[in-house]
Amino acid sequence: MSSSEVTCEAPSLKPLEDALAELLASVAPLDRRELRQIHDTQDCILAEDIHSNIDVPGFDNSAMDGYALHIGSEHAEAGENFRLVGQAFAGQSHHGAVAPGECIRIMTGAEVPSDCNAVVMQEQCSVDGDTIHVQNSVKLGNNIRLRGNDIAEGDSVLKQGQRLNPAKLGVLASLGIAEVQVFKPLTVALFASGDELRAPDEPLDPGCIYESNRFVVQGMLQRLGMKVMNLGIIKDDPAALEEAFLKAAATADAIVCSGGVSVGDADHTKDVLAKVGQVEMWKLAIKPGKPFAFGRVQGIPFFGLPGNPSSAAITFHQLALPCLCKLNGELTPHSLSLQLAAPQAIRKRSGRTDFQRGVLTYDNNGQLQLEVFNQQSSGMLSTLAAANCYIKIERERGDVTAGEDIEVIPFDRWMI
Ligand SMILES: Nc1nc2c(c(=O)[nH]1)N[C@H]1C(S)=C(S)[C@@H](COP(=O)(O)OP(=O)(O)OC[C@H]3O[C@@H](n4cnc5c(N)ncnc54)[C@H](O)[C@@H]3O)O[C@H]1N2
Ligand code: MOO
Repeated sequence: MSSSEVTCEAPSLKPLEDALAELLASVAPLDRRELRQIHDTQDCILAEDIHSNIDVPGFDNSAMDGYALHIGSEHAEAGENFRLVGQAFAGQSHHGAVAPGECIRIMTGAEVPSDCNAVVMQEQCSVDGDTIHVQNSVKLGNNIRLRGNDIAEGDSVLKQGQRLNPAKLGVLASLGIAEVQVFKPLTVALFASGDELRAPDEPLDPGCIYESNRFVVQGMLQRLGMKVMNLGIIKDDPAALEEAFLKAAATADAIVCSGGVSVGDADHTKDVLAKVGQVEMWKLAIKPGKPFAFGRVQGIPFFGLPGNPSSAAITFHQLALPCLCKLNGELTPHSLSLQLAAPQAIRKRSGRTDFQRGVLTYDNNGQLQLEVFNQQSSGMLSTLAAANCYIKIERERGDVTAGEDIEVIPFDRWMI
């Protein structure tokens, strides 16, 4: 094997955009659906398009507590009087005619009688027995919420692939839809490899560290609503890794492993992947996370995250997560991105797209203020935990001077 094949040097690194496009193209939604009661679908991915079978609101109704008027002309004049002939409450409509110059007492949400053409709020009226005196002029249509003005029958309301959130659940309920088709959540097998790794409740032997990558990745998977099959810590032993890979592939829809994807003598992940499956991608122009690997084990997508804690978290977030969402049937959401002036000089070597960590806040004058951490080591997790945004710096760019434009990407809710 030539030296260029065994190192992670820049010329052989795949640009991040190409890698992500290839990864997304190589996974197809699993398309496993289930019918669920909407109260049990928070954060589920909708597996059908939703059209409305009804108008919302279903009838013209009052936006105010007050009086529904039958104005006999273009508008009611300030000081005009109307004779009170009935009342309407939400759920209890008024039946009977309302002639020009007449009105009914009406509450917010009550049906506006077809004879009435405006509602005036009670604060703008004075009452004298059954005579209602309007203090200001009243326009036709005033304070009437028209049938179907929120959602009309036949409207396309929600799309397959959207993630259900509280407002979307409310919309479904407002349409009288009690159950919907959603995609069954993915099961993702997760493990960390490394002889030095210890669980947080284990004694720390000399030269060992507490394992953290599974907790970071599991946290994001849980927030995504996916099921995690946690296979624990696997030794740097090809046979143990092979067993874990095959066990994962037999049950899970995708496999995520951290560690052992670089070129060290104990880095077996990629060789084992090649033995029991295929390596389809390795070494990307991303910092941190260069030795990221992707492949398949018995057809199941395999994401090999670099072991360094920030590398594992960021490659999972930037590369594995979009693919898992696609497998899960979710439409790719757009992430927010801001162009800001660099607040300080930022060190950057050309050749990889950097995802530096920082904090975006407001200063005392309400202006956005960015802090880019000085420490950007991929071995550090504390700075990622303190951050709320990435500073994404393009592959070809070198050092950034203060004041130059940079891209700032606030963390989405999977990362923060
Ligand atoms: N000669 C070279 N060495 C390295 C290169 C290279 O190109 N040539 N690349 C470096 C880069 S960049 C990265 S990133 C790392 C990735 O290496 P591995 O994926 O093989 O990861 P490990 O060697 O297993 O571990 C790296 C580091 O992270 C710690 N670690 C591992 N797993 C966990 C975990 N689950 N929780 C917490 N910490 C973990 C591990 O102890 C090591 O310190 O390779 C560089 N080397
Ligand atoms: O690609 Mo590594 O994550 O820089 O240490």
